[in-house]
Amino acid sequence: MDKQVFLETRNISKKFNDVTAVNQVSMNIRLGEIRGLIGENGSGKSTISAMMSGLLPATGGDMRIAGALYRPKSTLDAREHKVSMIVQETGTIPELSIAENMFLGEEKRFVKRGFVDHKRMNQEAKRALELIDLHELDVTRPMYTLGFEQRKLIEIARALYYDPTLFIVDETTTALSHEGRVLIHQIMRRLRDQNKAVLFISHDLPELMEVCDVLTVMRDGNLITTIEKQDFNENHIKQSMVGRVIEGNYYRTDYDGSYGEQVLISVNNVSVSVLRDIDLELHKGEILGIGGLSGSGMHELGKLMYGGLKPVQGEVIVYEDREDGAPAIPRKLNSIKTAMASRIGYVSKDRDKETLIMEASIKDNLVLSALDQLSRFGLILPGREKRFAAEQMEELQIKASGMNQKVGELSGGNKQKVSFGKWIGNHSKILILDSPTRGVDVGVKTTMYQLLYSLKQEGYSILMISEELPELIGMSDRILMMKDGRIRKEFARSENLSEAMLIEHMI
Ligand SMILES: Nc1ncnc2c1ncn2[C@@H]1O[C@H](COP(=O)(O)OP(=O)(O)OP(=O)(O)O)[C@@H](O)[C@H]1O
Repeated sequence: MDKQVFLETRNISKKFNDVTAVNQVSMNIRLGEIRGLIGENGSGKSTISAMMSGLLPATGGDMRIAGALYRPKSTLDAREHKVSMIVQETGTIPELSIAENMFLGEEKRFVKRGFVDHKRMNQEAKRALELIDLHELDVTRPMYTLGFEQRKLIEIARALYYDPTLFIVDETTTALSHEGRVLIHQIMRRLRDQNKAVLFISHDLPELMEVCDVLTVMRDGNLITTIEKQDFNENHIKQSMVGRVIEGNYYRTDYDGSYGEQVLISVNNVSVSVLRDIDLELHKGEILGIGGLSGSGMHELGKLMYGGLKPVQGEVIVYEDREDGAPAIPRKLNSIKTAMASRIGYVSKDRDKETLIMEASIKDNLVLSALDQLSRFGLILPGREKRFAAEQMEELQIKASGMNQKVGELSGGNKQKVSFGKWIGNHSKILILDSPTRGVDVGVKTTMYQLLYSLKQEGYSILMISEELPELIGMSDRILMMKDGRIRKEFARSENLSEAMLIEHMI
């Protein structure tokens, strides 16, 4: 039996000045179906879902729900038409409580004699969280006290609370840990089984192929093809995405796993936040992979090694590598200032809040960490600045209207490239990279991996924190698996290393 169409787009388009982000796309989103949307960074996936969910108005074409014209003026309006979306990065206000965030713009539902009835609001928020099995969380806690993953879960609960008929998930799973992903897959399947519709945007092709019933591929704002589950074929889908044949393996191919003897950072018996008795050494020319579940302390370890957490017990020492061969100078690493002075670069998992300045241009974001290289006697040389930004944009294939475009206007994957390029280009000798390839499409991932490998060969030291086990296995000289704030197991680079072997020490 043919499935019923819920939302239909007819030649829908979106232009931002001269950029056509979405070009005359017609698609039917059907009930009882999980629809996947895939395409390279900047291909228009977020823009089309933003039009469906009332975040952006279309500049051409139209949309219909159950046959009637649908032109949502806001996300609230979309919600009233039973369309809800979870966006790539968290859209919450840090100072407000969980409950207040959950009902932002909807406070009138709780007004009693002219005042917001917070007690009732809190009860409803609690009920919403219980829908996704979050029973323990205190809904009066301010949002800033929550970690990235928890904030994401709150958004999921908020979207589901309104009982959407179309639930749109934009690149959320890359922000989630393994458990978070399992949870959201369950939610999507449950909705499909209740004859609702799901639109799922992701760069993880195996994940899309597993979860979705049908997959639509976009390229440069155009709809290229729509494929039903029985016809899924990984190579064919990749080719439709990029418009050319792409090679399978993008990790390094050697199993050497050797690195320099010189230690550049030494973490000695450190406890702080969730971290317990951490001992590790990062060597010159080493890619050290860190794996675990999101609550394992892996992200805190990244912060610690960038001076963002002050040890309560133990110490972190950074050894300044001297080009002239003289003995390295040890320094206690207990502030971001020391980290920067010691030429340590850090890509945070929380890119939009901790790494980038949304209102500033691509150029300014890229050059920020490289200012001393680009200046002379304290003066910034504009020519050098431009050349530097242009080089970074080309190397990482940053898709934008130019280097003066605001970072806030870029697609998610292109933002990630800027946050990566910012440190890679400034010759930081030590790179602390937390989930560096998050939300980046296959083509650019290959470039990033090649870049990391050549940096290693040039003697750079890289700490790569990742929730993607194939990436850890594919790129690291050594892997440390973390669980409950402690390092549980060390693996050397080997051809025989499997995901199952790592998982055993993370769960
Ligand atoms: N507010 C804006 N102003 C100008 N250009 C924009 C704006 N928002 C998006 N764009 C441009 O529209 C194009 C499509 O972006 P979109 O975010 O839809 O891509 P995407 O497929 O979701 O990419 P990603 O996989 O990186 O998330 C990009 O070239 C982007 O730079």
